[in-house]
Order: sequence, then C-alpha cells, then structure tokens
Amino acid sequence: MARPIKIAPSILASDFARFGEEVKAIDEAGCDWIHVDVMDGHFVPNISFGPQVVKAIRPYTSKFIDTHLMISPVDLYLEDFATAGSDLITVHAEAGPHLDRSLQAIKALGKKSGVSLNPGTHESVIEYVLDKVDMVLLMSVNPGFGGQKFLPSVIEKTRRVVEMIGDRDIDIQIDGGVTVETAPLVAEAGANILVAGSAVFKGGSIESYAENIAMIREAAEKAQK
Ligand SMILES: O=C(CO)[C@H](O)[C@H](O)COP(=O)(O)O
Ligand SMILES: [Fe+2]
Repeated sequence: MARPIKIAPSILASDFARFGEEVKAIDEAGCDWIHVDVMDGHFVPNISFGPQVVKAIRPYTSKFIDTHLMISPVDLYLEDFATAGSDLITVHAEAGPHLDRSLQAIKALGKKSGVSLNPGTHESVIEYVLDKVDMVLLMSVNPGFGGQKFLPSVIEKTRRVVEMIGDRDIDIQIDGGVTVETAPLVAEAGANILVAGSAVFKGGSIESYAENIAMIREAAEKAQK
C-alpha cells in the first residue's frame, strides 16, 4: 500500500513578521508537517534563519517540525536544532564533510534523520547510509530560494530512489515548485511528503491556506499507485 501523502508547507513563503500566527494558521488549515528552511549564505546563495526561529514557533504547533538544513558545515548546529524543537533534521549529502557521521549524530540526538540531494546529485551517494535514514529529500529546484520552477528530472530520480529503498521504512520528500499541477507527477512516481511554500501561502488567509493544502493533497492522492 502507498504511504500516506503528507503536506509540509515551507514557512520560507510565510510572512516573517508573523511567524507564530502563520504557523498556527497552516496548522489549523490542515497541514501535516511544518517545513523550516535554514540557509547560511554559503552552501546556498541566500540567508534565512536559525534555530531561534524553530524555538520561537515550537509553542504555536504540536505538528511535526521538519528542518531542512542548507548549511555547511552542518554538524556544529545539529544539537541546537534538536534542542530548539525540530522533530526531523535533514542534511544535504553535498554539505559534507562526512554524511554518515552527521546522520549518526542526528540519531544520537533522538531525532528522525533526512538526507537531501540537489537536482544535479546522483542518488547513488545515499546507497551506504540508507540504514541511518528516515527520509530522502529530493530537491526539485536548486536550493536557496522559494518560488522557483519545478525541474522534471526529479520524477525519474524518484522512481530510482523508490527502487533503492525497497521495503525499508523511508519516506520520500519532494521540495521545490510543488503545486497542484506538479504534485501528481511525483506522487505517481512514489513520493509521499510534499513540501510547498508559494503554492500553500498564496492568498494570505487561513481559508486560502486550507484550500491550497486540500487541493495539493487531493491531486497527489488521486495520482498515487
Ligand atoms: O528548500 C527550499 C528552497 O531551497 C524550499 O523548501 C522550497 O523552495 C519551497 O518553496 P516553493 O514551494 O515556493 O518552491
Ligand atoms: Fe526546503
């Protein structure tokens, strides 16, 4: 049976002056997870926010906080995110220097672990760490900015990762340019966690967030095998 579809709005597309209210709004609008994009201006050409924001939003939701770290080096900061309230911590395979060590550190902190692959990175880099991974994040844009166009090469990559994972208990997340139109393409290929920033936060009200989340979910569920 297909894994349940989960919608994870990225707060990168929210109103930064009202993080708490925005998180509460997407929670009440029916999202499953909260996706937090951390950018360092070094691994990616943009700066967003750090563990203090995770700590600040934690009281506004009891939903799962999914933390996407686009920072390098990453190991120094894992404990800060765990203490701040992240439930899952994803590191980039390209961030280095030692992917296996980073994943071991996340597990030792008692958190779920994720590994992310940029569009230009081959999926074979995760082959020897799959025993330490709860989620594989496949980027469908180059990381660093919201509102970019979905890169369709992720569809075939998703199918390959599904094969690699086999019957292991690992989620596949897609991040970047996910909309009502692109969500079915990746859901059909086997992805089950869909990050959406611009497509969820458009409209600016809890009613529009609820409608956006419901429409993406419905389109993805219909496409699942
Ligand atoms: O990791 C990211 C960018 O690096 C974001 O999660 C992603 O871009 C979501 O935004 P959108 O849905 O607007 O593309
Ligand atoms: Fe992200």
